[in-house]
Formats: sequence, structure tokens, C-alpha cells
Amino acid sequence: MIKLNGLTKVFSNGKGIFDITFDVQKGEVFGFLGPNGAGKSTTIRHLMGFMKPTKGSSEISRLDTWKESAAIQKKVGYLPGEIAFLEGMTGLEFLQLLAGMRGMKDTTYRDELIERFQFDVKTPIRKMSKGMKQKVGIVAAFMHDPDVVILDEPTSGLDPLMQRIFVDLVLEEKNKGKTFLMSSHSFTEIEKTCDRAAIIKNGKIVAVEDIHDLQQKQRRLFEITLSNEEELKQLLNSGLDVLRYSDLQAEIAVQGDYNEFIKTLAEFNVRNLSAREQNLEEIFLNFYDRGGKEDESGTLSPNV
Ligand SMILES: Nc1ncnc2c1ncn2[C@@H]1O[C@H](COP(=O)(O)OP(=O)(O)OP(=O)(O)O)[C@@H](O)[C@H]1O
Repeated sequence: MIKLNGLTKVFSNGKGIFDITFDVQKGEVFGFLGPNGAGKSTTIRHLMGFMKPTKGSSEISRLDTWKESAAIQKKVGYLPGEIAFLEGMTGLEFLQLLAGMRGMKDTTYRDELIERFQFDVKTPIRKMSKGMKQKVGIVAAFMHDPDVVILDEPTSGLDPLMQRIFVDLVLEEKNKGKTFLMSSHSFTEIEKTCDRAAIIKNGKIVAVEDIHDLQQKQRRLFEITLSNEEELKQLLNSGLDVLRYSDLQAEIAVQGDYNEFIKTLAEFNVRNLSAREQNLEEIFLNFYDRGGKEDESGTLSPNV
């Protein structure tokens, strides 16, 4: 449904995006993750046909996003990272303007969305908070019932309740067969909605991962408190995977074999022990920190 083939944009300062290649299947929710300045918005702007690539191409529903940009912009639901509203208008007037441009007549779904996101459409946009503007943007992206929706940081500015309403909306639309690409900093959001995610860093794709695989790769982290310095030294030489330590506390990661861990730990005088799951954020952070590493098959995998 969405295809990027070696998409490259080099700005005059040498920054940009380089050889971005991935596909998003119909009915898939695809996350696009990366730190500030990684190239998420630049990639998305190409997908919406706002920018001409230096090299490579991208397509949505078999339409070249640059050559067929008018059709793309009419068809695809889009929430920009920074929404440029016509400030003199009310939310409703803005939505009506967009609907007119798209030739959209039926307002039933629009009104349902307004109701769900609970905002006063009669408020002038210039008086709206960031979160309220974001809600108008979300309604604008979904109201014409598009098959493909592209969202740049959709939950920024939304409070936790509204974030939940947004996640439910995405899951509902996904069940109807809609295709999504969304950039995000929020791993919880990605975890709740996405099937796969690409990680971008310095304009390059570092990895494309199945979210469910990542969840299975999660390790359990044990925080233990030992009795003395000598034990801490011993622990560091025990073969266990000690992620960090300070004073008499140490954090140990375990994946799969708990028996070996328990046997080794039985040799120590453990004064306290607590366990937690490694969250996806910690898994993804390995990519940010080390840029991903290649396994024997030559494919990128997280350092988990
Ligand atoms: N028009 C431009 N001219 C020159 N450099 C640009 C231009 N647009 C973006 N860049 C640079 O390209 C890089 C990627 O920027 P981009 O906005 O795509 O990142 P991002 O991942 O969306 O970041 P954020 O999460 O902060 O929105 C940055 O280094 C940015 O400074």
C-alpha cells in the first residue's frame, strides 16, 4: 500500500534522508520512530508529495507521491507535525474548508469524531490550546474515511485520556482494513497500535522490526541488593548479564533460563530482589545508542 524505494533527500547543508526503503502492507499500522532531527517529518513530507526526492521514489496505492501529488493529497488522511491553520477561522470553518476541497458531502463521520474528541468546534483556532488544535487536525485527517492515513506525531499535546481515545480510533480503523504510517516518540503508543516499526537515525533506517517479535525478545530485569562490596565484585564475574550497578545494588537481565540465574544467585546473600519487564523503549534505545548491530545473517537486530 505504501512503498519507499531508496528515497533520498539531501539538503544543501548535507542533512536529509538517505536510501529509505520499506513497505507498509494494506491493513497494517506501521510506526516510524526516531529521535529529534532523525528525518521522520522529511520522509513523511515526501510521502505526501510536498517534496521532490533527490533520488529514489515513494508510492501510495501505486501512485507516485511526487508525480501524482494532487491525487495523493486528496486521498490520503494526513496530520502534519506542525499544523498551519488559518487562524481567523473556527475549528468547524476549517474542517468545512477542507471538506469542500476534498469534495466531501456527508458530515456524519466528522460529527462523530468531533463528539469523540470532545472539543468545541465554534472556538476560533487562534484561541485554541495545542491539544485542541491537535484534535482538529486528527478529525481533519480521518473525517473523509481515507484508506491510508499518515500521522506525524499524532498524540503530541494530547492528555492521557485523549491519547486513549486516539489509540482506540486507530485500532478500530485498522480493523476496517485501513493502512497507517505514524511517526512517534511515544513507545507506549507504538506498542499499543503498531504491527511493525522502522527506526530512523541520522536520516538512515537502522531497523525494521515486528512489534510482537520485539515483545517476545523482552528480557526480565532483576534488581538485587547484595550484602557487601566483595559480593558485588563476585557478581560481576559470575557470568550473569549485569546491566548496571551502584553501591550494593545491581540490575541483571535474564532471558529464558531462570534456573541458571537462581542457582548463581543462591551463592549470594541477597537482601532485596525485585523484577520488572524491559519495556520497548529500552529495547529501542539500544538502536539509538549503538546504531543497531548485525547478526550472523547480516540483518539488523536489536542488542537485546
Ligand atoms: N528544508 C530543510 N533544509 C535544510 N535542512 C533541513 C530541512 N528540513 C529538515 N532539515 C534537516 O534534516 C534533518 C531531518 O529533519 P526532520 O524534520 O525530518 O526530523 P524529524 O525526525 O522529523 O525530527 P523531529 O522529531 O524533531 O520532528 C534535520 O537535521 C533537519 O535539520
